[in-house]
Amino acid sequence: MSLLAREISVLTGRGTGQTAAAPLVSRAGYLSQLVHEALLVEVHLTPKPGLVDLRNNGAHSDMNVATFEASAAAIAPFFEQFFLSGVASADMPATEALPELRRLGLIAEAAMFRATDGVNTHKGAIFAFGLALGAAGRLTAKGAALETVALCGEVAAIAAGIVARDLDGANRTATTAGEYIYRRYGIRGARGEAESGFATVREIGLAAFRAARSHGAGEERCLLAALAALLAQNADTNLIARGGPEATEYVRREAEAIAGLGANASDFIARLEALDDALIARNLSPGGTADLVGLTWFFARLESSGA
Ligand SMILES: CC(C)(COP(=O)(O)OP(=O)(O)OC[C@H]1O[C@@H](n2cnc3c(N)ncnc32)[C@H](O[C@H]2O[C@H](COP(=O)(O)OP(=O)(O)OP(=O)(O)O)[C@@H](O)[C@H]2O)[C@@H]1O)[C@@H](O)C(=O)NCCC(=O)NCCS
Ligand SMILES: Nc1ncnc2[nH]cnc12
Repeated sequence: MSLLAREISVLTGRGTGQTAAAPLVSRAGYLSQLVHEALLVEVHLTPKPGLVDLRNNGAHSDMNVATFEASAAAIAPFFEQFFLSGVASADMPATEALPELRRLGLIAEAAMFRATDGVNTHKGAIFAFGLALGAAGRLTAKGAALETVALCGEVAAIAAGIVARDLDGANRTATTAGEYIYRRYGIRGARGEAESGFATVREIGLAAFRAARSHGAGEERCLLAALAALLAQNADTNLIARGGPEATEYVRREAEAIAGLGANASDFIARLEALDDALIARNLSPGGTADLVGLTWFFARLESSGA
């Protein structure tokens, strides 16, 4: 029996035979590979306005595609641990699963920073996908299928109250961009997205992806359609940290027009490239929205796999 299988059967107390743990082990491996692939699909998607891709490094002087590939490889092993932690927490109330996920998340962040020489490539992605895999572990242990609505509902249950707990302490000084932006503008960022059960991913990203697919677009165009729709709607704290709320308004206006063209439009790519050049000139980068594109791809692929 593999180490992971043994760990799962010990943690869950479910049978010791390979057959008892095998489904958990295979699902843990499948999902962690899917997250790794989602991180690579996202960074390779091109053109992404202001972001690192195969066209340029966006509004970043400290990272490129190779930085993201090294970061993804460094954090990929943690996603099995997030899943396993969810399995082990299946009999606890959902919010009690968060502390162990956060402990693993901080170790994964340290691995990311070691792999990138201190550059923040995937902090938000570790948080989002860590919650998603923890939720998947909990559902799997309960024998539930990993349907998008159920999985996002479990994420919302784990993250319930996180914004108030993390950000509402009036006397605390803000130590991160997200905390400062919440205090200043009430924008909830990655925490709010998680607490909503990835509502922006489901209602904007996946909706645009499926609409483009129904019009015959290939996967890359579907993802770019999702990107345009997300840029038009997402309250991205990276954008706000660099350019204030007016930066978000500018990006939303431009992205709305591009999304309205439709992914098969002859000038769709050219308009995204023009917005890329404009955001680079303004030193604006919607890093949070990039994570939501990765999550969109992850859920779309999971739906098609029938896991
Ligand atoms: C809850 C945490 C995310 C804490 O982070 P923070 O307090 O900073 O909160 P936010 O700023 O709200 O979010 C941080 C990152 O989350 C992404 N993000 C931003 N807005 C959204 C949104 N609306 N929806 C979803 N996700 C969002 C974003 O991450 C991505 O961008 C980063 C790379 O871009 P870049 O511009 O380079 O970012 P910086 O280097 O910071 O800026 P510059 O200096 O270059 O200008 C990268 O992180 C992407 O992933 C935000 O950056 C969570 O991290 C946390 O609590 N961590 C502790 C451990 C833990 O809980 N881990 C896992 C638990 S399962
Ligand atoms: N491709 C990308 N470029 C810049 N920031 C990001 N954060 C996540 N993905 C990113």
